[in-house]
Amino acid sequence: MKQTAALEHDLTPKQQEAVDYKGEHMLIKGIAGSGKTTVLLRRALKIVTEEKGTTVALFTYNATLAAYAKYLADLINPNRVKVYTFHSWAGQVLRALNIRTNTVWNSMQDELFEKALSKAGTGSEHRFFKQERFKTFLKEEISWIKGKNLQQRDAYLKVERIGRTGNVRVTKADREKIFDLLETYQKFLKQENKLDYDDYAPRILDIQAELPDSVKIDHILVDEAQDLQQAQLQVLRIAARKSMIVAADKGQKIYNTSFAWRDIGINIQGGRTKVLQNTFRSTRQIIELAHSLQKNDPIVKAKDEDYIEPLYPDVHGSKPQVIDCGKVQDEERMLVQMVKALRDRSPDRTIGVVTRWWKHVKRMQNLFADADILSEMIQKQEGNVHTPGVKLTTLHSVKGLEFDIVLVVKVREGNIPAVRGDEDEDDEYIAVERRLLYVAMTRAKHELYMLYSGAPSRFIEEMDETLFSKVKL
Ligand SMILES: Nc1ncnc2c1ncn2[C@@H]1O[C@H](COP(=O)(O)OP(=O)(O)OP(=O)(O)O)[C@@H](O)[C@H]1O
Repeated sequence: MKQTAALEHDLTPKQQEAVDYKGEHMLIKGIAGSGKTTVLLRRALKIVTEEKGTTVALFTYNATLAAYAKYLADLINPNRVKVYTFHSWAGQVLRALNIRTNTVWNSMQDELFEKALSKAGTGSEHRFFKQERFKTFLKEEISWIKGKNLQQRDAYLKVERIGRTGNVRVTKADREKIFDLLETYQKFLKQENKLDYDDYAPRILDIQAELPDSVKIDHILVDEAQDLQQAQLQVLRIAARKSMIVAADKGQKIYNTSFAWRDIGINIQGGRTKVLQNTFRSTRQIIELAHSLQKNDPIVKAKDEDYIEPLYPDVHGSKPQVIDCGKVQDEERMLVQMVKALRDRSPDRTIGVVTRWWKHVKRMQNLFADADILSEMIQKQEGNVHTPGVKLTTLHSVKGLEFDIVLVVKVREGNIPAVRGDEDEDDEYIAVERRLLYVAMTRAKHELYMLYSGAPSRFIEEMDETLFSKVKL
């Protein structure tokens, strides 16, 4: 019965209002654990119950969250509520339109990018082509341009680069060079008969007037919309026949996207925006600590209109712990001991172990296996978040999920924030790294532990130290 809890508990009046809303567009803004996914699923349930023959789809931002939501959606009605990531659906659309979907893998994309950099930079003394440290910036800029569907040079030269206010100053002449690079990269992709993932939405927008009715969906629900690109949301808006409802939390934004709702063509003025401020997932102690970290986020400091202040929950639990393990080997030993003890104490609970990189996840899985601890990796369709036991995943993949107990490991400098390697550690980069930790912390329902060895993450230093217990091995 535990699994169906999300579909059965009473809703607050605010949540119920969002479920019952009758209009074409709605934005649900809410903090971590405020019930955004729950409201979307309940709305799906209501639609399939009340409207015979209509189609409903929930879009989540990655495959891991899609698997999590599909599990819940199948409890509603496996045939009526579809769950997609943008790319899983857009790939089907492109194939239905006979548009190639041979997509480059990371390594090939890097290779083509390097080739384009060298070709576009031939004979140029421009710093972008001469200095290694701009590579990550240039890749992100190209992804941003495609995400905004800026296909014409002129449009890019004129656009306000919202969300791209990093340390790299970009003049008009610099933009010309960036666009040269983009065009060269696109030419190389075409020669290989490939596209990259950022091309899916612009390709569909190219033929939007001819989008066949067969690929459209009556009601589209979008979760974690803050991390979708503008072009992707525009495509979904066009594909929605009757309604498009989006849920978003800017405080959890971990990707390089920027858009205004009006650019997407959805009207969220006045009563079309519902705000959820109560949080149901975690104890007060967890939310207070996570919020003390979040207070350092530039969007909080700037009083961004899309930021929602949490209301602390009444449910209390133990104080989160921050454990200084000394050396790396000691951290791993401590982790194994703790996970074993927690599992033996609470065999019916989900225990999420979250770390930065997949290589760490794999290493931990081996350590657990050596200690006879059964663990599951949560990645895309792999693993089940809803069943008790030890689950391993990364800071990026944990978004949208939840566990009874969470251990965030290797919370040290160099790891979170990760070293970027191109000296461009601007405020936005650090803000995203901070949000990754905030997201991981707010996955915990009852207990939260953070472990580190070596120098603690600067984010631990940012938290209010009265809100966690310090443990030193
Ligand atoms: N009204 C409610 N009463 C009790 N529990 C609730 C209520 N609303 C939501 N929950 C529970 O709170 C938890 C968080 O809900 P949900 O995942 O929908 O939040 P969310 O806003 O999507 O979170 P996030 O943005 O952090 O992923 C879930 O376990 C859900 O079942």
